[in-house]
Parts: sequence; C-alpha cells; structure tokens
Amino acid sequence: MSLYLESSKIIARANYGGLRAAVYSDKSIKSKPEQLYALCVETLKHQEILNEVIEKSQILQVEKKLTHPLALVLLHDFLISKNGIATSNGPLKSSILRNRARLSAEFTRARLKRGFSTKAALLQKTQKQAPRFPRWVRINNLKADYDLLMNKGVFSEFTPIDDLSKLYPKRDCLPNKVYVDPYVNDLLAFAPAAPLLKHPLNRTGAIVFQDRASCVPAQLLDPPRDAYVVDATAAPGNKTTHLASLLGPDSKGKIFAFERDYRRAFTLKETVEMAGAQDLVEIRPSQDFLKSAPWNPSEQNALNKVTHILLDPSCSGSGIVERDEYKYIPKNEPESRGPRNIDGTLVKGPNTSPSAAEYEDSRTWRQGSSEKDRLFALADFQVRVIEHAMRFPNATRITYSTCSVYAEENERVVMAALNTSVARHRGWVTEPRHLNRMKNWPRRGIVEECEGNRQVADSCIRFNPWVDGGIGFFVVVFIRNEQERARLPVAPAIKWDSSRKIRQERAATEGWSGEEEEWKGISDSDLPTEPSPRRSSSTPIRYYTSNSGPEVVEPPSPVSGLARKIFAPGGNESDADSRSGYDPNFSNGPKIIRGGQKPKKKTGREKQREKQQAREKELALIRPIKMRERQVRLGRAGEGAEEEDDIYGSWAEVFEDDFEYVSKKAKSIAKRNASVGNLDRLKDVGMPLEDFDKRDFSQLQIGPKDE
Ligand SMILES: C[S@@+](CC[C@H](N)C(=O)[O-])C[C@H]1O[C@@H](n2cnc3c(N)ncnc32)[C@H](O)[C@@H]1O
Repeated sequence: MSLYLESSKIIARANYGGLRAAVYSDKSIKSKPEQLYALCVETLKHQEILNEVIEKSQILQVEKKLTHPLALVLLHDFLISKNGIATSNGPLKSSILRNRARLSAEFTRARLKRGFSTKAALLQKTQKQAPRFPRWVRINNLKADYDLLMNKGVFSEFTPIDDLSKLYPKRDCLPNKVYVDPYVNDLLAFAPAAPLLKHPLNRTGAIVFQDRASCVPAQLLDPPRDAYVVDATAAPGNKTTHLASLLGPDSKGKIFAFERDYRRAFTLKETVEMAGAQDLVEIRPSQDFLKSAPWNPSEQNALNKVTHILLDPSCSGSGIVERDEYKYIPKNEPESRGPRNIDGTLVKGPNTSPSAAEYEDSRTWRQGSSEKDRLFALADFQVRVIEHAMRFPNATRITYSTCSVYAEENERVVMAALNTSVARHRGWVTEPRHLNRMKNWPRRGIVEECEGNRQVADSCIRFNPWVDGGIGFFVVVFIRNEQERARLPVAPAIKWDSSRKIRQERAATEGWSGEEEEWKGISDSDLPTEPSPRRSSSTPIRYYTSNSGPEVVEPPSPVSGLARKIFAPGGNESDADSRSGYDPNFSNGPKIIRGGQKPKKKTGREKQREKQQAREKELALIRPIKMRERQVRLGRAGEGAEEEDDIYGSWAEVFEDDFEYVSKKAKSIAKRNASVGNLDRLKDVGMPLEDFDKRDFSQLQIGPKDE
C-alpha cells in the first residue's frame, strides 16, 4: 500500500486511539513510521485550509475514488510540501494532476483570504504555533543508574539550570542545559531542541519521555519497595513503568496492570517490555478493573495483598494542550467538538507532548455524542473507579488523576467519592497538604468546587496547561484513616472461604444444593448508618444545583447516580430532565449554593430517602434474625465466639463478599478466557482483522483464572 493510502488510513483512525498510537501500533504498515507520522501531522496541521480547497474545488465529487483523508494527504504534498507528490505516475497522482489548475487557484485564494502573500508566510505562521514545552525525561531505574548518568554519563555534558522557563521560550534555545525537577525523582527537563529523541538511551528504554504532570501520580503513590500495587487503567503504560521504576530492580513487589481495551493491552505490553519491567508487571488484558474482585478466593494471594492503587481513568483530555490540530475533522463534522479550555473555547494547535497518546481512549469519544454527554458518562465512571478501589481490603493509599481541567472530572469527583458509603465506612480521606510530598506545589484545588472545603481543596494538586511546563493535570491522594475505621462497629459477617467450604461439605453429606438461595450478602444500602467521619450526621450535604433555590439532600447510597448530581441535580431523575438546563461550556454554572432553607414541599428525592430510611430500619430488625437463620442452616448455632470469628468478619467484609457480584465476575472471566485469542473478538474493538492477524495472541500474559 502506498504512503498516501496508509497515511489516509492512519488519519481516519487518529481520533480513536491517537495518531502516534495509530502509526506505531499498526504492524501491517509498510512505510517508515517516522515518515508516515510526519506526513499525518503536517497534513492535520494544515487541514483547515486544505478542507477549504477540497470544498471549493469539489475534487471529491469529480474524483470519485478519492476519500476525504486521502485527498487531504495528497493535497498537502501537492500544494504545501516542497517536494510535491512523492509517487511515480500512479492513479492517485493523476487524480490530483488532472485538477491541478483548479486546485492551485483555490489554494491561492484561500491563502490570500488568510492574509498570507506567499506560501512561505503561511508555513512560517504554522511553524510559529509549534509547541514550546520542555522535553521531560524520566530515568528508568530498571535500566539505568541516575547518579551514573548525571555524573559520568551523557547528562554530565549538560549544564544544570534553576529556571525552567528559560528552557523553552524558543524552539532552539539552550539545547545543552538541564533542569532537575525538584518535585519528581529521576525527572529532568531539556530544551525541545536537545538531541535526545534518537539517543540510544531512548531506544533502549533507559530513559522515557513522559510529561512532568503525568509523572506525579506514581511519585505520590510512593509504594514501598516490595509493595503489591494496582494500576487500574494502565495502557499505554507510562505510569505502570514509572511505578516499576520506583519499586526498583530488586523489588519483590508486583504491579497488576488492568487494561480493558484489548488493542491497548498490546501497547501496554510493548511499553512494559521496553522498560524491562515484565518481571514486576502482571498485565491483565481485556479485564475491567471495576469487575476485579480481590475478595474472591482465587485472588487471595494477589489482589488481596494490594496496598497501593493508581487510578488514571479515561477522561475528557481537556488539559491536553495543542492537541486539536492532531485531531482529524472528518468532512461534514462540525469543528466544535474537541478538547476545550476552561473558558469553553477550543484548545488550539498541535500537541507533540510525548504523553498525548496516553490519554486517548476510543470508548470515550463516540460519534454523535455531545461534550455534555461525554463528561456526564466520564464523571460517573471516574467516581465508580475510585469507589471500587476503596473497597480493596488492604488498600491504604490511592492516587486519582486526570489530564482534564474541568472541575466536573476533578474536585467534584473527589467530593462525590468522599461521600460514598465505602469512603465513609472505611475512613478514606484525602491526604492533607502538610503530609503530601508536593506540599510546596503552589497550584491547589478550587475551593468553591470542593463545597467550600479548603482542606480538601488544598489536598488537590493542579497543573495548568502551558504555564506549568506541559499539559493540564489533576492529582489527589486518598489515604485510609485507620483511626476512623477503628470507630466502626464490628458486626458479624460471612467470610468467603469457610462459608463456601461448609456449603460444599453440607452439599456432599446432606444432599443440600449448597446454593446461596437466601443470603445474598449485604448491599451498600444495608450498611449501618454511621455518621460520616468528616461531618456530623446532622449536617446535610449541599449539592451543586443550577436551580435558584438551595437543594439539600443526604448522600446517596449506593453511588450510582452520583455523577448525575454532579452535573444537574435539582431533583430531576430522568436524563433528559436533569440535563435540560445544562451549559456545555460550564461558563454559567452549575454553581454551589450555600445556606438557605430546606424547601417545604417534599421533593421526589426526599420521598425516596424516607423510603430508604424505612427500609434500613426494617433491615436492622431482620438482620439478626437472618444471621441466626444462617447460623442454624450452617450448623453453627450455639458455637463459641472464636468459631464465629472464623466465619464472620466485619460489616465491611460482608460489603465485599457479595455472592451475586462474585458469581457474575466468574462468568465474565470464563467468557473472557474463552474469547482470548479468538479473532472474532476483534470485531468488538472495531478493527479490521487483517491488522491483527500477524499478532501472536498467545504471548499475552493472562491473569490467574477464577475457579
Ligand atoms: C487515561 S488512559 C491511562 C493512561 C495510563 N495510566 C498511562 O499513564 O499510560 C485510560 C486507560 O484506561 C483504560 N480503561 C478504561 N476503563 C477501564 C476499566 N474499566 N478497566 C480497565 N481499563 C480501563 C482505557 O482503555 C485506557 O487505555
């Protein structure tokens, strides 16, 4: 396939996984990847003017065999590139040359309309928009020694400077200077012109190009050397390999890297191998972190031991600066979609941040979905991810990060997560600023978006796009407050192993089916209604509302629907209603309303809450009876407390040991195991089979199988 056909294929895919990933992950491509990537980038940079030429010349109507992306790349080379179309007289070239006069005329017209008297002036203007970020380089401890590199190795030839801003006002300034980041270990900044891209250190994985902000989550998670860690949403693996580098080469720890997207799991695998981290990282391809079950017996020796969890879920990517030109705007698609600045304007310009591909997630970008719908779904997912991580029995530290500048995905998600039952009952709080390793970082969370809670806002860390030397970013650390947890009442609950064993024994001896016909575990709403560790129960929570009157509601339980409140609570239950007053650019709200009186008339939600309270009262009455029934059924009635302890744990454990959930998980894992290696599955990810048929699926390491 020619360079042009291949680049048109890449451009068409650019919005679904990123340009860089599209070029480097497609093994069927014959052209040189660097050449292909450069052509795609340059074409997309000029697509606005090229689109005008395509439209005005009506080339697609005349040359029926040309597709829109193909016309873009051909016209880029014909009208803009110095060398013209790089192919011998093939049908593609002829299709352009046949229309040469019309195309050139339309191009000149479009150029003059934009105020450029020459083509050189147009190119110079585009070049001026080139990125001015420093090049951030992380040293990978698994393959290199920081001290050696800095003192005797290649970096000893660079002169250290203290002022980061001197490194990047122009593309070609200070190529021999280095800035050592005071916040993140092993992280250096160089001028964009520093000759490092093709350096052998990069090719061997000894150094990694990773945006500064993107290095902060692993640094703040700070796992001890032998820790068991989860990277919940791992591909392409920058943070996974950073975690591995922090654990170090002699670590006995483990990183479980979940990646739901089958395609992206391959990229993850390649990144992990390049970093030499394969012994430390167990990739779990096609596994949804939300369905992981550390309380399942088959995970007893793995996830159950996890103490540190890194959450970097899919987000809007609104903090990715200069990304838009890399986005392909298909013909007829309005240009109004795409990452936006905090003021709602589109983020403009190219993004050459090496971490750009890291934030792409095809599933968050659906044709036809509005920005509002997308943020709504993302925030809901983000809260659920945090909530799930908080359920890990031995987890003590979680980082949550996004490359978004929207409070809807940041502070508001943090507040929603703190309001979940699991956070309150397990004593999860945000790490106070004075304990935080980045306490001196000046840019913190937005107080108003944290319901006025300055402490929570102070524990959040923000990076502003451009001004902080790269992309816009948000990080917060959740820690588990053991003292708060100790205050919780200990109540009998079911432990998985023993209860299952007993069921099996009884099934064998008495012919009892052993099915969990009555007891289905306790759901979130069955948990004792303890006051929040951070708030007295008499203090109601005020949610964001776009209504004029204040809306006072209790924290919902379970969490589903929280994101709905984040966006447009106001008591509306249906999607359509709750979104009707929504302002997609967030310029007018929703805002926090503080104070005011409780509305006199009961809202639907209040009625619902009353119902819920009645149900909880009822449950409190029947719970001991149920427990007793269960003891009798298991033949345990009347036995001593010690033995009871063996079967029963705490309420929190019941919360986790949800039969229904675990059996669903077992079914989904069985389904997944059956489908791994089955090419039919690729239809699900919407990729043509020919792109994959050369891959060796058996090389993918699959996590332990459930029973
Ligand atoms: C923002 S990217 C992660 C970037 C990564 N942390 C890095 O630094 O390279 C989000 C990733 O999470 C994956 N993902 C989304 N939902 C998931 C889920 N429920 N379970 C596992 N992975 C998920 C997406 O496919 C995507 O690859």
